[in-house]
Amino acid sequence: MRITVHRKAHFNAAHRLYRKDWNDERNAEVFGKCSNPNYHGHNYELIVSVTGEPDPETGFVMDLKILKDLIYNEVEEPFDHKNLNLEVPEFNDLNPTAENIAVVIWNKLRKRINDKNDLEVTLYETPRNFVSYKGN
Ligand SMILES: Nc1nc2c(c(=O)[nH]1)N=C([C@H](O)[C@H](O)COP(=O)(O)OP(=O)(O)OP(=O)(O)O)CN2
Ligand SMILES: [Zn+2]
Repeated sequence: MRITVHRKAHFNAAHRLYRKDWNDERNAEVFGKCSNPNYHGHNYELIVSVTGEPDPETGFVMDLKILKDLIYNEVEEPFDHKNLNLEVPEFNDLNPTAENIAVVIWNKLRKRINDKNDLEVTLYETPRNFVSYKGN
């Protein structure tokens, strides 16, 4: 029997959607107001979902306290109240779209979660815009 545990988290971050190899006009045409050269912020809501067989002794797929600490260390601490473009190295040369942020988070967490468990990340950039990623 496989079952999924979920943990919600939150971070607030600034970003600008743009390509360094395009001028401001082209960036504004493609990315609209999210290409504001002075940046803008979002209240990101994250859901991390881990699927696996519950351990017969503990009944846990994964201890949610461990998942909480992992999300804090890998996502909240490095991303919260940061400018993603300027302060988070993963986005030095990567456009911080919701898709790319979700993939970066998934890659960071995947390394720290037991291989026998599946991992899915759902990221809300706004209350109505959200993406999900579960690997290839
Ligand atoms: N595929 C993607 N499209 C867009 C992304 C993205 O990350 N991936 N990002 C943006 C903007 O950063 C942002 O999400 C849009 O903000 P906003 O228009 O304020 O958000 P809403 O559409 O939810 O606001 P409404 O109130 O519903 O207009 C754009 N596209
Ligand atoms: Zn934005």
